[in-house]
Amino acid sequence: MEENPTIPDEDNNDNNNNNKEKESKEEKEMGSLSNSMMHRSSSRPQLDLTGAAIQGNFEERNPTILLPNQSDDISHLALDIGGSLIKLVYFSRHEDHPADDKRKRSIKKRLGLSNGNRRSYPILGGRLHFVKFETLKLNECLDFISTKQLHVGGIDSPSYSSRLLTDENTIIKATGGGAHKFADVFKERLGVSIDKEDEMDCLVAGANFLLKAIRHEAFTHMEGQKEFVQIDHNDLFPYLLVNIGSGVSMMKVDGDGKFERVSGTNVGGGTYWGLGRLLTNCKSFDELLELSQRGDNKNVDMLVGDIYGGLDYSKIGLSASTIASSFGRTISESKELSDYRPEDISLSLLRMISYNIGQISYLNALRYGLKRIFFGGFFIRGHAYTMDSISFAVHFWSKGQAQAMFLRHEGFLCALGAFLSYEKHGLDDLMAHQLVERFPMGAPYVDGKIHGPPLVDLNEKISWMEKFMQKGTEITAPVPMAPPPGTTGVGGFERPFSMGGTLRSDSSAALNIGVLHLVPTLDVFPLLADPKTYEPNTIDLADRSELEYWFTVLSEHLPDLVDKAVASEGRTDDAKRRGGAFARAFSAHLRRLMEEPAAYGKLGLANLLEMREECLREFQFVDAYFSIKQRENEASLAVLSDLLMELDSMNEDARLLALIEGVLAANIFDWGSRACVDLYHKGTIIEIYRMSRKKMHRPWQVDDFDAFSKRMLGSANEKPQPHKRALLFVDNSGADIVLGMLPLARELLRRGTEVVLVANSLPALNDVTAMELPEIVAEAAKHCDILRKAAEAGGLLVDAMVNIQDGSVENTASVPLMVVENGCGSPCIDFRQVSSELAAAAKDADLIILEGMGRALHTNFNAHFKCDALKLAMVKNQRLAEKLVKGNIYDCVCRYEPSR
Ligand SMILES: CC(C)(COP(=O)(O)O)[C@@H](O)C(=O)NCCC(=O)O
Ligand SMILES: [Mn+2]
Repeated sequence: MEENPTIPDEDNNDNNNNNKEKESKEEKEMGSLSNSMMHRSSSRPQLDLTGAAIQGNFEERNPTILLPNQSDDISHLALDIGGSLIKLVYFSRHEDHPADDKRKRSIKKRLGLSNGNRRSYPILGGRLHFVKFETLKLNECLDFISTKQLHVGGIDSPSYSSRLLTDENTIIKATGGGAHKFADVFKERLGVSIDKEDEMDCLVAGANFLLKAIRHEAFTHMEGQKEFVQIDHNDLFPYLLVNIGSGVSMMKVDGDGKFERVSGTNVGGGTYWGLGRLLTNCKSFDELLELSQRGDNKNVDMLVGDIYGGLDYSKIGLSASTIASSFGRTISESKELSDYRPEDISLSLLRMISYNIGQISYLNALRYGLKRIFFGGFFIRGHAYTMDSISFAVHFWSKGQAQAMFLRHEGFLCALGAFLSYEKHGLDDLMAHQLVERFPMGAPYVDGKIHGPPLVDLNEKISWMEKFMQKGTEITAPVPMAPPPGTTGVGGFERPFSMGGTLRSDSSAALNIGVLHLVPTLDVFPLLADPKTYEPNTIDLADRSELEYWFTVLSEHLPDLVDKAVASEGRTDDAKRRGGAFARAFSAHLRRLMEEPAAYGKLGLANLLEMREECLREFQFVDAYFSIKQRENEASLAVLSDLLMELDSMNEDARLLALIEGVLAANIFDWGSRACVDLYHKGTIIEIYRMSRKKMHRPWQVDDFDAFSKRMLGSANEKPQPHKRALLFVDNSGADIVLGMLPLARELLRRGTEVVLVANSLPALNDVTAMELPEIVAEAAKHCDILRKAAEAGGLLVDAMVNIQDGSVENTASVPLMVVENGCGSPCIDFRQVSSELAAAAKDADLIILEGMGRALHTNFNAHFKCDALKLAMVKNQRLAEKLVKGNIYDCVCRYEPSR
């Protein structure tokens, strides 16, 4: 029998070798960073970067940067030491620097993005980790901090090596009762002093930060259903924050650092646990909570029906099953404590306390005219029934006018607040679009819980996973619950739905807390018509049948994907082992999400597809489709000149149609679609391409071609102005880019429109990346003068890049063809979070073309833009075709929407 595997922290930042190929000579540029760092403009306190210099070898990847003038009180760790749990928030600065390749430098110059821009400086990026330990196991927590050297800035800290020895004055911020109690232990074991922060200040600061910075932080929980609420951060204040610890505090929050404790009650979590312990002999809070799940409170409570002979008291709106008096039934029965079931007692207590808190909270919200009530504190701990009970009370007393809301990071509010109290992080400036939450294996997968030492390398992580997954199925499986006997009817305080079969054990009901990646270079796409109402996902995975369908699709694709990934690395034993670990990890995520679709926040298909890519990267698969992409590029480039000749022989109407047909036909090369992969066994790339073109009959299933053609070509007596700049969101490698999108780009260039090819920052399936595109364009340019001149003008050809590097941006008459990265590593695109270079390129654009199923159908099919938008895709999945366009697999979409 395997030993019980420990649950480690995830922090294998070193594993992120996405930029393996990065040219080391470019690191030399780092030498000039000290200048740009000093000139960064910023209103907020920052790291003191003056005099920063690279330590040691310039050729090395991610060299250590010394910050000689940085005072030592920058810490990367804050704690909330409570009675039962220690919550720890820590920051790791290590960032996967996107490679600063030639294309990037050239585009930065062209779009006016300089290194002096504070957002382009990598040191500001990093990750926030949330982990917790049992307070009883303080030593594990201290070992963790010590192994990771978090108290001296972290192993990955730029200045770590210069400060290996703990400074006498090192201070870490902490809150909670244990901050006082254990201060000496911290001094003794780690040599650090604890700076105690006020708990309420921290609580409010943590809540404010999360509600402003995390898009789906808040959710409602009614009748077992979790629903995320998007809070407009400009319309957050005032709100009521109810913290249910041992006692209950109610704070009216008016702004950052502005709050007042307006009420509270001494009947709180301590009351539940204290009375519960005395009445049931439970040994822990969680045990007591667990008991309540099997209870029936009507054996203990006096119901309205008990008083009115089983009838409702309808005149005042109370049904027979409404609790008239908690524990009231016990007065009329001459029974002893031992005659009552502990389960029933626990449930009665839980309902009594939750309802009472919900009621007082609502009355206070009413008293101060507050629209929103957020609940937090250790009493809640993601427990579905507790949340339902509180929600019921708020709903009942407000007659449906008010809603209780809960927070995903509820357990970490104080620790986060303590972290934010360091003045020099400047994190409070970060906006929702600069934060990306990820769920790698390890602590983020198990709600931040850590037992045992952190993992030091990928090998350890794989071993842990091999053990954990055996155990993990037990941990993540839902706990089957028999419906409680004698459920009550409709009326006031009924039995919330989560009491029934959907309830899970406490550990699996807990919301997962991922690692927050702080990416200051992300922006909201400026051409979104309305960023506030924008929803990237087309299909709602809250629909159970959709979730099950896509779960099956992704699960069935997994063996093939593992095979491609392992093959991409020469089928070495190491690659095979990583492939196995990847498959286990991704299946574990899928299983978890099937059980609890909201476990990682609001879930859409785009998230699942991106998670798959992230999971590959987590196990160091840099580019699983690399050789397939190369092979298809070469085959397509070989026939490009024939295609261009054929196109050039047509008149402009026929040519535009042939070009759009070409894009749609070539979109068939999609290694993510099962049906397409089956097709590839039946012919060569060119044969399949020809077959696909032949089938391109109009009308397509969605066909706005005539409107697009009119905008492009006008009519006999009216010639329209060409678009100024078009952003082409390209999709797959091979025929898709070479025979589809490049010829379309060429047409736009020929008509005087600047073209920006927008491609992925990181690989995803067989999608072409921004790193790969310049070479493909250079090859294509050998067959075509228009492309060559435009690529030169856009700084894409090697010679032209050299010129740009020299500072002499060429003054050629041609309209430029450029390449920008989109900031994503997924087959889909979420326009709320794109690269700053794309956002800059979008400023002058008046046409966007979205290509492919991921970017134009799974996401953005219903998105509106401020400029003209053309969405082109072949639907390579039968179910999606039926659902979205009432058609069949291989049908095509050409959706044109003029600017709004
Ligand atoms: C992952 C994809 C969105 C990529 O499609 P693309 O954007 O390349 O057109 C697509 O392959 C997909 O939805 N695949 C799963 C469906 C299936 O296998 O039928
Ligand atoms: Mn694709």
